[in-house]
Amino acid sequence: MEDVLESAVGAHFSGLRLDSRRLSSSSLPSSPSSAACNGTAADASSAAPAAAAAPGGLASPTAARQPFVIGVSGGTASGKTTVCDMIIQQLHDHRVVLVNQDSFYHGLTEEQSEHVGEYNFDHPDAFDTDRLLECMGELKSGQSVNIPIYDFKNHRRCSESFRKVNVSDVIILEGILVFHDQRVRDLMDMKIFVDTDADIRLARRIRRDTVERGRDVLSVLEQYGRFVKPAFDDFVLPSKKYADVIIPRGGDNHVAIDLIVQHIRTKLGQHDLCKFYPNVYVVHTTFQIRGMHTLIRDKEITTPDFVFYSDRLIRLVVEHGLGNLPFTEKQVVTPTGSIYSGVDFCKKLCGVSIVRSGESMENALRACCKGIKIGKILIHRDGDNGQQLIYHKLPMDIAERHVLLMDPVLGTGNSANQAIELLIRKGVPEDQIMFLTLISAPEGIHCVCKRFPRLKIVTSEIDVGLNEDYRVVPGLGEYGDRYFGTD
Ligand SMILES: Nc1ncnc2c1ncn2[C@@H]1O[C@H](COP(=O)(O)OP(=O)(O)O)[C@@H](O)[C@H]1O
Ligand SMILES: Nc1ccn([C@@H]2O[C@H](COP(=O)(O)O)[C@@H](O)[C@H]2O)c(=O)n1
Ligand SMILES: [Mg+2]
Repeated sequence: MEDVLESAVGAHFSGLRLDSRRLSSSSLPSSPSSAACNGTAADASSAAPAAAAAPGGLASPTAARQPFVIGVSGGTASGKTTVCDMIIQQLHDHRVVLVNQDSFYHGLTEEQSEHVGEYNFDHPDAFDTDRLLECMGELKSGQSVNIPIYDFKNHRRCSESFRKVNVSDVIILEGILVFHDQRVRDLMDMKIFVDTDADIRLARRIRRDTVERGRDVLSVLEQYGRFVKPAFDDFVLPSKKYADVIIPRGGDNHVAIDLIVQHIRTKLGQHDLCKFYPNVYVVHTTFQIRGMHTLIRDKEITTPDFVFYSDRLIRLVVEHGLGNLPFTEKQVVTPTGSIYSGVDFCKKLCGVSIVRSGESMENALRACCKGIKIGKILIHRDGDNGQQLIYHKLPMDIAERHVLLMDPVLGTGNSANQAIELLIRKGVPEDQIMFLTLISAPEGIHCVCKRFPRLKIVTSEIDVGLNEDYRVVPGLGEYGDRYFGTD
Protein backbone atom coordinates (compact mmCIF):
# COMPACT_ATOMS: atom_id res chain seq x y z
CA MET A 1 0.00 0.00 0.00
CA GLU A 2 2.63 2.49 1.06
CA ASP A 3 4.66 1.48 -2.00
CA VAL A 4 1.90 2.63 -4.29
CA LEU A 5 1.68 5.94 -2.48
CA GLU A 6 5.44 6.29 -2.49
CA SER A 7 5.71 5.52 -6.16
CA ALA A 8 3.10 8.11 -6.95
CA VAL A 9 4.81 10.90 -5.02
CA GLY A 10 8.36 10.51 -6.26
CA ALA A 11 9.98 13.03 -8.54
CA HIS A 12 9.81 12.10 -12.20
CA PHE A 13 12.75 13.34 -14.16
CA SER A 14 13.88 12.47 -17.62
CA GLY A 15 14.37 8.76 -17.96
CA LEU A 16 13.59 8.06 -14.32
CA ARG A 17 9.85 7.83 -14.47
CA LEU A 18 7.67 5.04 -13.25
CA ASP A 19 5.57 3.15 -15.69
CA SER A 20 2.15 4.41 -14.80
CA ARG A 21 -0.50 5.68 -17.11
CA ARG A 22 -2.77 8.53 -16.23
CA LEU A 23 -6.37 7.70 -16.77
CA SER A 24 -8.12 10.60 -15.14
CA SER A 25 -8.52 14.35 -15.59
CA SER A 26 -8.91 13.60 -19.22
CA SER A 27 -10.26 15.06 -22.37
CA LEU A 28 -13.99 15.35 -22.61
CA PRO A 29 -16.05 12.62 -24.10
CA SER A 30 -19.08 13.67 -26.10
CA SER A 31 -21.43 12.40 -23.56
CA PRO A 32 -24.26 9.99 -23.10
CA SER A 33 -25.52 12.69 -20.75
CA SER A 34 -28.26 13.64 -23.14
CA ALA A 35 -29.87 10.33 -22.35
CA ALA A 36 -28.85 10.24 -18.73
CA CYS A 37 -29.73 13.70 -17.57
CA ASN A 38 -33.43 14.26 -17.01
CA GLY A 39 -34.95 17.23 -18.72
CA THR A 40 -31.78 18.68 -20.21
CA ALA A 41 -31.14 16.27 -23.02
CA ALA A 42 -31.12 18.66 -25.96
CA ASP A 43 -29.21 21.39 -24.16
CA ALA A 44 -26.67 19.00 -22.79
CA SER A 45 -25.55 17.65 -26.11
CA SER A 46 -25.67 20.93 -27.97
CA ALA A 47 -23.43 22.72 -25.51
CA ALA A 48 -20.88 19.93 -25.14
CA PRO A 49 -17.40 21.39 -25.44
CA ALA A 50 -14.99 20.10 -28.08
CA ALA A 51 -14.60 16.47 -27.22
CA ALA A 52 -12.41 13.47 -27.77
CA ALA A 53 -14.98 10.74 -27.94
CA ALA A 54 -14.48 7.02 -28.11
CA PRO A 55 -16.21 5.27 -31.01
CA GLY A 56 -19.90 5.18 -30.37
CA GLY A 57 -19.76 8.32 -28.25
CA LEU A 58 -19.08 6.51 -24.98
CA ALA A 59 -16.19 7.40 -22.79
CA SER A 60 -13.09 5.32 -23.18
CA PRO A 61 -11.36 4.58 -19.89
CA THR A 62 -8.05 4.85 -21.67
CA ALA A 63 -8.61 8.28 -23.19
CA ALA A 64 -6.19 10.65 -21.50
CA ARG A 65 -5.45 14.32 -21.83
CA GLN A 66 -2.62 15.07 -24.24
CA PRO A 67 0.63 16.09 -22.65
CA PHE A 68 1.71 19.72 -22.71
CA VAL A 69 4.69 19.95 -25.09
CA ILE A 70 7.35 22.60 -24.59
CA GLY A 71 10.09 23.21 -27.16
CA VAL A 72 13.35 24.70 -25.93
CA SER A 73 15.82 25.98 -28.50
CA GLY A 74 18.87 28.23 -28.57
CA GLY A 75 22.49 28.13 -29.68
CA THR A 76 24.96 25.58 -28.47
CA ALA A 77 25.84 25.95 -24.77
CA SER A 78 23.23 28.67 -24.34
CA GLY A 79 21.90 26.83 -21.30
CA LYS A 80 19.01 24.89 -22.86
CA THR A 81 19.62 21.75 -20.79
CA THR A 82 20.16 23.84 -17.67
CA VAL A 83 16.89 25.74 -18.19
CA CYS A 84 15.00 22.48 -18.83
CA ASP A 85 16.36 20.95 -15.63
CA MET A 86 15.28 24.01 -13.67
CA ILE A 87 11.75 23.86 -15.13
CA ILE A 88 11.54 20.14 -14.32
CA GLN A 89 12.72 20.73 -10.75
CA GLN A 90 10.09 23.40 -10.21
CA LEU A 91 7.29 21.33 -11.77
CA HIS A 92 7.76 18.66 -9.15
CA ASP A 93 4.00 18.07 -8.80
CA HIS A 94 3.75 16.85 -12.35
CA ARG A 95 5.25 14.11 -14.43
CA VAL A 96 7.73 15.69 -16.79
CA VAL A 97 10.05 14.09 -19.32
CA LEU A 98 12.90 15.62 -21.24
CA VAL A 99 13.52 14.55 -24.82
CA ASN A 100 16.80 15.77 -26.33
CA GLN A 101 17.08 16.37 -30.05
CA ASP A 102 20.69 15.15 -29.67
CA SER A 103 19.32 11.63 -29.15
CA PHE A 104 18.20 11.69 -32.77
CA TYR A 105 21.58 12.42 -34.37
CA HIS A 106 22.29 10.06 -37.27
CA GLY A 107 25.18 7.82 -36.23
CA LEU A 108 28.33 8.29 -38.34
CA THR A 109 29.41 5.57 -40.74
CA GLU A 110 32.96 4.18 -40.54
CA GLU A 111 33.97 6.42 -43.40
CA GLN A 112 32.40 9.53 -41.91
CA SER A 113 34.11 8.75 -38.60
CA GLU A 114 37.48 8.75 -40.26
CA HIS A 115 36.87 12.33 -41.40
CA VAL A 116 34.85 13.52 -38.44
CA GLY A 117 36.32 17.01 -38.71
CA GLU A 118 34.53 17.35 -42.04
CA TYR A 119 31.12 16.49 -40.65
CA ASN A 120 28.59 19.22 -39.94
CA PHE A 121 26.71 18.30 -36.75
CA ASP A 122 24.91 21.62 -36.79
CA HIS A 123 23.08 21.18 -40.09
CA PRO A 124 19.41 20.05 -39.97
CA ASP A 125 20.32 16.96 -42.04
CA ALA A 126 22.48 15.69 -39.19
CA PHE A 127 19.29 14.73 -37.33
CA ASP A 128 16.91 11.84 -37.93
CA THR A 129 13.87 14.09 -37.73
CA ASP A 130 11.45 11.43 -38.98
CA ARG A 131 12.36 9.20 -36.05
CA LEU A 132 12.00 12.14 -33.66
CA LEU A 133 8.51 12.87 -35.06
CA GLU A 134 7.58 9.21 -34.70
CA CYS A 135 8.66 9.11 -31.05
CA MET A 136 6.97 12.40 -30.18
CA GLY A 137 3.77 11.27 -31.93
CA GLU A 138 3.71 8.07 -29.89
CA LEU A 139 4.37 9.91 -26.65
CA LYS A 140 1.65 12.44 -27.38
CA SER A 141 -0.81 9.66 -28.08
CA GLY A 142 -0.09 8.05 -24.74
CA GLN A 143 2.41 5.32 -25.61
CA SER A 144 5.78 4.93 -23.98
CA VAL A 145 8.75 5.05 -26.35
CA ASN A 146 12.35 3.91 -26.53
CA ILE A 147 14.58 6.85 -27.32
CA PRO A 148 18.06 6.25 -28.77
CA ILE A 149 21.09 7.03 -26.64
CA TYR A 150 23.72 9.11 -28.45
CA ASP A 151 27.41 9.04 -27.61
CA PHE A 152 29.18 12.35 -28.31
CA LYS A 153 32.58 10.71 -28.01
CA ASN A 154 32.23 8.22 -30.85
CA HIS A 155 29.40 10.06 -32.65
CA ARG A 156 27.13 7.00 -32.72
CA ARG A 157 23.90 5.80 -31.26
CA CYS A 158 24.21 3.00 -28.78
CA SER A 159 22.87 0.00 -30.71
CA GLU A 160 21.70 -2.07 -27.73
CA SER A 161 20.33 0.29 -25.14
CA PHE A 162 17.57 2.84 -25.25
CA ARG A 163 16.07 5.24 -22.78
CA LYS A 164 12.48 4.33 -22.05
CA VAL A 165 10.30 7.42 -21.82
CA ASN A 166 6.82 7.01 -20.40
CA VAL A 167 3.61 8.95 -20.80
CA SER A 168 3.73 12.28 -19.04
CA ASP A 169 1.88 15.47 -18.22
CA VAL A 170 4.64 17.55 -19.78
CA ILE A 171 7.15 16.71 -22.52
CA ILE A 172 10.09 19.07 -22.99
CA LEU A 173 11.81 18.75 -26.35
CA GLU A 174 15.19 20.44 -26.30
CA GLY A 175 17.81 21.07 -28.99
CA ILE A 176 19.54 23.59 -31.23
CA LEU A 177 17.20 22.97 -34.17
CA VAL A 178 13.85 21.98 -32.65
CA PHE A 179 12.19 25.06 -34.20
CA HIS A 180 13.65 24.49 -37.65
CA ASP A 181 11.17 21.93 -39.02
CA GLN A 182 7.55 23.02 -39.07
CA ARG A 183 6.30 19.50 -38.32
CA VAL A 184 8.27 19.51 -35.08
CA ARG A 185 7.17 23.06 -34.20
CA ASP A 186 3.55 22.05 -34.71
CA LEU A 187 3.84 19.53 -31.88
CA MET A 188 4.58 22.27 -29.37
CA ASP A 189 2.20 24.09 -27.05
CA MET A 190 4.89 26.52 -25.97
CA LYS A 191 8.24 27.52 -27.51
CA ILE A 192 11.13 28.92 -25.51
CA PHE A 193 14.36 30.32 -26.97
CA VAL A 194 17.35 30.55 -24.67
CA ASP A 195 19.31 33.63 -25.72
CA THR A 196 22.85 33.81 -24.42
CA ASP A 197 25.74 35.95 -25.62
CA ALA A 198 27.88 34.18 -28.25
CA ASP A 199 31.19 34.73 -26.39
CA ILE A 200 29.79 33.18 -23.25
CA ARG A 201 28.45 30.26 -25.25
CA LEU A 202 31.81 29.64 -26.90
CA ALA A 203 33.59 29.76 -23.55
CA ARG A 204 31.11 27.30 -22.06
CA ARG A 205 31.31 25.06 -25.10
CA ILE A 206 35.11 24.85 -24.90
CA ARG A 207 34.91 23.90 -21.25
CA ARG A 208 32.06 21.40 -21.71
CA ASP A 209 33.42 19.68 -24.82
CA THR A 210 36.90 19.29 -23.36
CA VAL A 211 35.63 18.04 -20.00
CA GLU A 212 32.58 15.99 -21.04
CA ARG A 213 32.82 15.20 -24.74
CA GLY A 214 36.45 14.14 -25.07
CA ARG A 215 37.59 16.98 -27.35
CA ASP A 216 40.66 19.20 -27.35
CA VAL A 217 40.47 22.98 -27.44
CA LEU A 218 41.78 23.28 -30.98
CA SER A 219 39.23 20.90 -32.44
CA VAL A 220 36.42 22.71 -30.60
CA LEU A 221 37.53 26.07 -32.00
CA GLU A 222 37.97 24.64 -35.48
CA GLN A 223 34.51 23.04 -35.46
CA TYR A 224 32.98 26.20 -34.03
CA GLY A 225 34.35 28.49 -36.73
CA ARG A 226 33.69 26.10 -39.58
CA PHE A 227 30.25 24.70 -38.74
CA VAL A 228 28.74 25.75 -35.42
CA LYS A 229 28.74 29.52 -35.90
CA PRO A 230 27.61 29.50 -39.58
CA ALA A 231 24.81 27.05 -38.80
CA PHE A 232 23.76 29.19 -35.84
CA ASP A 233 23.47 32.17 -38.18
CA ASP A 234 21.74 30.20 -40.94
CA PHE A 235 19.36 27.96 -38.99
CA VAL A 236 19.23 28.56 -35.24
CA LEU A 237 18.96 32.35 -35.09
CA PRO A 238 16.31 32.55 -37.86
CA SER A 239 14.16 30.08 -35.88
CA LYS A 240 14.10 32.43 -32.88
CA LYS A 241 11.13 34.20 -34.45
CA TYR A 242 8.94 31.18 -33.70
CA ALA A 243 9.53 31.45 -29.95
CA ASP A 244 6.71 32.47 -27.60
CA VAL A 245 9.18 33.31 -24.87
CA ILE A 246 12.82 34.40 -25.13
CA ILE A 247 14.96 33.91 -22.04
CA PRO A 248 17.98 36.18 -21.91
CA ARG A 249 20.87 34.81 -19.78
CA GLY A 250 19.44 31.26 -19.65
CA GLY A 251 19.55 29.59 -16.26
CA ASP A 252 20.54 32.82 -14.53
CA ASN A 253 17.14 34.29 -15.37
CA HIS A 254 15.10 33.03 -12.43
CA VAL A 255 12.25 35.45 -13.04
CA ALA A 256 11.67 34.11 -16.57
CA ILE A 257 11.83 30.51 -15.39
CA ASP A 258 9.35 31.21 -12.55
CA LEU A 259 6.93 32.82 -15.01
CA ILE A 260 7.20 29.89 -17.40
CA VAL A 261 6.58 27.38 -14.62
CA GLN A 262 3.55 29.38 -13.42
CA HIS A 263 2.13 29.35 -16.93
CA ILE A 264 2.63 25.61 -17.34
CA ARG A 265 1.02 24.97 -13.95
CA THR A 266 -2.00 27.04 -14.91
CA LYS A 267 -2.38 25.16 -18.18
CA LEU A 268 -2.04 21.79 -16.49
CA GLY A 269 -4.36 22.59 -13.61
CA GLN A 270 -7.14 23.67 -15.86
CA HIS A 271 -9.47 20.91 -16.86
CA ASP A 272 -11.10 21.76 -20.17
CA LEU A 273 -14.49 21.84 -18.43
CA CYS A 274 -13.35 24.60 -16.09
CA LYS A 275 -12.90 26.87 -19.08
CA PHE A 276 -16.58 26.38 -19.92
CA TYR A 277 -17.90 26.46 -16.39
CA PRO A 278 -16.00 28.96 -14.27
CA ASN A 279 -17.85 27.77 -11.15
CA VAL A 280 -16.24 24.33 -11.33
CA TYR A 281 -13.19 24.08 -9.08
CA VAL A 282 -10.81 21.13 -9.29
CA VAL A 283 -8.55 20.69 -6.28
CA HIS A 284 -4.95 21.43 -7.32
CA THR A 285 -3.38 18.04 -7.90
CA THR A 286 -0.16 16.75 -6.38
CA PHE A 287 1.42 13.30 -6.41
CA GLN A 288 0.01 12.79 -2.89
CA ILE A 289 -3.49 13.39 -4.22
CA ARG A 290 -2.95 11.18 -7.25
CA GLY A 291 -1.49 8.52 -5.01
CA MET A 292 -4.62 8.57 -2.84
CA HIS A 293 -6.85 8.40 -5.90
CA THR A 294 -4.77 5.46 -7.14
CA LEU A 295 -5.47 3.67 -3.88
CA ILE A 296 -9.20 4.27 -3.59
CA ARG A 297 -9.74 3.36 -7.23
CA ASP A 298 -7.91 0.05 -6.80
CA LYS A 299 -10.50 -2.73 -6.54
CA GLU A 300 -8.17 -4.74 -4.32
CA ILE A 301 -7.93 -2.16 -1.53
CA THR A 302 -9.29 -3.16 1.89
CA THR A 303 -12.27 -1.33 3.39
CA PRO A 304 -10.23 0.33 6.19
CA ASP A 305 -7.73 1.66 3.65
CA PHE A 306 -10.50 2.79 1.32
CA VAL A 307 -12.06 4.70 4.22
CA PHE A 308 -8.72 6.14 5.35
CA TYR A 309 -7.68 7.52 1.96
CA SER A 310 -11.21 8.61 1.01
CA ASP A 311 -11.39 10.56 4.26
CA ARG A 312 -8.11 12.29 3.48
CA LEU A 313 -9.31 13.27 0.03
CA ILE A 314 -12.72 14.36 1.28
CA ARG A 315 -11.05 16.60 3.82
CA LEU A 316 -9.14 18.31 1.03
CA VAL A 317 -12.33 18.81 -0.98
CA VAL A 318 -14.13 20.23 2.06
CA GLU A 319 -11.26 22.61 2.84
CA HIS A 320 -11.17 23.70 -0.79
CA GLY A 321 -14.92 24.32 -0.72
CA LEU A 322 -14.67 26.34 2.50
CA GLY A 323 -11.91 28.36 0.89
CA ASN A 324 -14.36 29.49 -1.77
CA LEU A 325 -16.95 30.86 0.67
CA PRO A 326 -17.31 34.59 1.23
CA PHE A 327 -15.42 36.09 4.16
CA THR A 328 -15.30 39.36 6.05
CA GLU A 329 -12.20 41.25 7.10
CA LYS A 330 -11.16 40.98 10.71
CA GLN A 331 -8.30 42.33 12.79
CA VAL A 332 -6.97 40.70 15.96
CA VAL A 333 -4.32 41.69 18.49
CA THR A 334 -1.55 39.09 18.79
CA PRO A 335 0.28 38.26 22.08
CA THR A 336 3.10 40.56 20.91
CA GLY A 337 0.61 43.43 20.95
CA SER A 338 0.65 43.75 17.19
CA ILE A 339 -2.32 43.89 14.87
CA TYR A 340 -2.93 40.96 12.56
CA SER A 341 -5.20 41.87 9.64
CA GLY A 342 -7.03 38.70 8.72
CA VAL A 343 -10.47 37.43 7.79
CA ASP A 344 -13.48 35.97 9.53
CA PHE A 345 -15.14 32.76 8.36
CA CYS A 346 -18.59 32.73 6.82
CA LYS A 347 -20.86 31.90 9.81
CA LYS A 348 -24.17 31.16 8.14
CA LEU A 349 -23.29 27.74 6.88
CA CYS A 350 -24.71 24.21 6.86
CA GLY A 351 -24.00 20.86 5.27
CA VAL A 352 -26.46 18.59 3.49
CA SER A 353 -25.52 15.03 2.63
CA ILE A 354 -27.17 12.98 -0.08
CA VAL A 355 -27.85 9.69 1.70
CA ARG A 356 -26.10 7.27 1.86
CA SER A 357 -22.69 7.92 0.38
CA GLY A 358 -22.81 11.65 1.11
CA GLU A 359 -22.83 10.77 4.81
CA SER A 360 -19.21 9.66 4.43
CA MET A 361 -18.34 13.35 4.00
CA GLU A 362 -20.03 14.56 7.18
CA ASN A 363 -17.10 13.86 9.52
CA ALA A 364 -14.70 15.90 7.44
CA LEU A 365 -17.14 18.82 7.44
CA ARG A 366 -17.67 18.53 11.19
CA ALA A 367 -13.91 18.42 11.73
CA CYS A 368 -13.50 21.68 9.79
CA CYS A 369 -16.58 23.56 11.02
CA LYS A 370 -17.20 23.10 14.73
CA GLY A 371 -20.88 22.50 15.53
CA ILE A 372 -22.07 22.79 11.93
CA LYS A 373 -25.67 21.75 11.24
CA ILE A 374 -25.98 18.93 8.73
CA GLY A 375 -29.20 18.02 6.92
CA LYS A 376 -29.96 14.96 4.81
CA ILE A 377 -31.65 14.20 1.53
CA LEU A 378 -32.53 10.67 0.42
CA ILE A 379 -33.13 10.02 -3.23
CA HIS A 380 -34.37 6.63 -4.28
CA ARG A 381 -32.78 5.48 -7.48
CA ASP A 382 -35.07 3.31 -9.57
CA GLY A 383 -33.09 2.99 -12.80
CA ASP A 384 -31.36 6.11 -13.98
CA ASN A 385 -34.33 8.07 -15.13
CA GLY A 386 -36.86 7.19 -12.48
CA GLN A 387 -35.41 8.92 -9.42
CA GLN A 388 -37.58 9.85 -6.53
CA LEU A 389 -36.94 12.18 -3.67
CA ILE A 390 -38.22 10.28 -0.68
CA TYR A 391 -36.87 11.92 2.43
CA HIS A 392 -35.32 15.12 3.60
CA LYS A 393 -34.47 16.71 6.91
CA LEU A 394 -32.98 20.16 6.64
CA PRO A 395 -32.18 23.00 9.08
CA MET A 396 -35.24 25.25 9.50
CA ASP A 397 -33.36 28.40 8.55
CA ILE A 398 -31.58 26.80 5.57
CA ALA A 399 -32.66 29.63 3.24
CA GLU A 400 -30.36 32.01 5.15
CA ARG A 401 -27.34 29.73 4.97
CA HIS A 402 -24.64 28.82 2.50
CA VAL A 403 -25.20 25.13 1.82
CA LEU A 404 -22.44 22.58 1.25
CA LEU A 405 -24.19 19.74 -0.56
CA MET A 406 -22.20 16.51 -0.35
CA ASP A 407 -22.06 13.42 -2.54
CA PRO A 408 -18.71 11.72 -3.25
CA VAL A 409 -19.50 10.77 -6.85
CA LEU A 410 -21.14 13.04 -9.42
CA GLY A 411 -22.22 10.64 -12.18
CA THR A 412 -25.16 11.52 -14.41
CA GLY A 413 -26.05 14.54 -12.29
CA ASN A 414 -29.62 13.35 -11.72
CA SER A 415 -29.44 12.96 -7.94
CA ALA A 416 -27.51 16.20 -7.61
CA ASN A 417 -30.11 18.09 -9.63
CA GLN A 418 -32.98 16.66 -7.59
CA ALA A 419 -31.26 17.66 -4.37
CA ILE A 420 -30.42 21.14 -5.67
CA GLU A 421 -34.01 21.67 -6.83
CA LEU A 422 -35.22 20.80 -3.35
CA LEU A 423 -32.79 23.28 -1.76
CA ILE A 424 -33.94 26.00 -4.13
CA ARG A 425 -37.59 25.19 -3.35
CA LYS A 426 -36.67 25.63 0.33
CA GLY A 427 -35.50 29.15 -0.50
CA VAL A 428 -31.71 28.66 -0.73
CA PRO A 429 -30.36 31.02 -3.41
CA GLU A 430 -28.60 29.09 -6.18
CA ASP A 431 -25.35 30.99 -5.69
CA GLN A 432 -25.31 29.96 -2.02
CA ILE A 433 -25.13 26.26 -2.87
CA MET A 434 -21.80 24.50 -3.28
CA PHE A 435 -21.68 20.88 -4.40
CA LEU A 436 -18.74 18.97 -2.91
CA THR A 437 -17.70 15.75 -4.57
CA LEU A 438 -14.68 13.50 -4.82
CA ILE A 439 -14.91 12.42 -8.44
CA SER A 440 -17.07 13.76 -11.22
CA ALA A 441 -18.04 12.62 -14.67
CA PRO A 442 -17.99 15.42 -17.25
CA GLU A 443 -21.61 14.50 -18.05
CA GLY A 444 -22.65 15.16 -14.46
CA ILE A 445 -20.85 18.50 -14.34
CA HIS A 446 -22.42 19.43 -17.61
CA CYS A 447 -25.89 18.43 -16.44
CA VAL A 448 -25.69 20.35 -13.15
CA CYS A 449 -23.91 23.45 -14.47
CA LYS A 450 -26.26 23.85 -17.40
CA ARG A 451 -29.25 23.83 -15.12
CA PHE A 452 -27.71 25.75 -12.21
CA PRO A 453 -25.03 28.01 -13.67
CA ARG A 454 -24.56 30.02 -10.46
CA LEU A 455 -23.95 27.01 -8.23
CA LYS A 456 -20.35 26.05 -7.46
CA ILE A 457 -18.92 22.53 -7.82
CA VAL A 458 -15.74 21.50 -6.02
CA THR A 459 -14.23 18.18 -7.05
CA SER A 460 -10.96 16.38 -6.54
CA GLU A 461 -10.78 14.78 -9.99
CA ILE A 462 -12.80 14.82 -13.19
CA ASP A 463 -12.96 11.37 -14.75
CA VAL A 464 -13.19 10.29 -18.35
CA GLY A 465 -16.96 9.83 -18.56
CA LEU A 466 -19.88 7.46 -18.13
CA ASN A 467 -20.12 3.96 -19.57
CA GLU A 468 -23.19 2.26 -21.06
CA ASP A 469 -24.54 1.64 -17.54
CA TYR A 470 -24.09 5.30 -16.61
CA ARG A 471 -21.28 4.45 -14.24
CA VAL A 472 -18.28 6.72 -13.95
CA VAL A 473 -15.13 5.42 -15.65
CA PRO A 474 -12.47 4.82 -14.54
CA GLY A 475 -14.45 5.64 -11.37
CA LEU A 476 -14.31 3.62 -8.19
CA GLY A 477 -17.45 1.46 -8.22
CA GLU A 478 -20.25 1.78 -5.67
CA TYR A 479 -18.82 4.32 -3.28
CA GLY A 480 -21.33 3.77 -0.45
CA ASP A 481 -20.85 0.00 -0.47
CA ARG A 482 -17.07 0.34 -0.47
CA TYR A 483 -17.01 2.99 2.26
CA PHE A 484 -19.52 1.33 4.56
CA GLY A 485 -18.18 -2.17 3.87
CA THR A 486 -21.37 -3.57 2.37
CA ASP A 487 -19.84 -4.65 -0.94
N1 LIG B 1 24.04 30.21 -16.05
C1 LIG B 1 25.16 29.49 -16.16
N2 LIG B 1 26.29 29.85 -15.53
C2 LIG B 1 27.41 29.13 -15.65
N3 LIG B 1 27.51 28.00 -16.39
C3 LIG B 1 26.41 27.59 -17.04
C4 LIG B 1 25.18 28.29 -16.96
N4 LIG B 1 24.26 27.65 -17.71
C5 LIG B 1 24.89 26.59 -18.23
N5 LIG B 1 26.17 26.54 -17.84
C6 LIG B 1 27.17 25.54 -18.23
O1 LIG B 1 27.42 25.71 -19.61
C7 LIG B 1 27.47 24.48 -20.27
C8 LIG B 1 26.39 24.41 -21.34
O2 LIG B 1 25.12 24.48 -20.71
P1 LIG B 1 23.93 23.58 -21.21
O3 LIG B 1 22.79 23.84 -20.31
O4 LIG B 1 24.40 22.18 -21.36
O5 LIG B 1 23.69 24.24 -22.62
P2 LIG B 1 22.98 23.67 -23.92
O6 LIG B 1 22.11 22.56 -23.52
O7 LIG B 1 22.25 24.84 -24.48
O8 LIG B 1 24.07 23.25 -24.83
C9 LIG B 1 27.32 23.40 -19.21
O9 LIG B 1 28.60 22.95 -18.84
C10 LIG B 1 26.66 24.14 -18.06
O10 LIG B 1 27.02 23.59 -16.83
N1 LIG C 1 28.85 14.04 -32.36
C1 LIG C 1 28.53 15.31 -32.12
C2 LIG C 1 27.21 15.74 -32.11
C3 LIG C 1 26.93 17.07 -31.84
N2 LIG C 1 27.93 17.94 -31.57
C4 LIG C 1 27.63 19.34 -31.25
O1 LIG C 1 26.62 19.40 -30.25
C5 LIG C 1 25.94 20.63 -30.35
C6 LIG C 1 24.52 20.43 -29.89
O2 LIG C 1 24.45 20.13 -28.52
P1 LIG C 1 24.19 21.28 -27.42
O3 LIG C 1 24.02 20.56 -26.13
O4 LIG C 1 25.37 22.18 -27.44
O5 LIG C 1 22.95 21.99 -27.84
C7 LIG C 1 26.03 21.06 -31.78
O6 LIG C 1 26.41 22.42 -31.86
C8 LIG C 1 27.09 20.14 -32.41
O7 LIG C 1 28.12 20.90 -32.96
C9 LIG C 1 29.23 17.50 -31.59
O8 LIG C 1 30.14 18.31 -31.36
N3 LIG C 1 29.50 16.20 -31.83
MG1 LIG D 1 22.24 20.47 -24.11
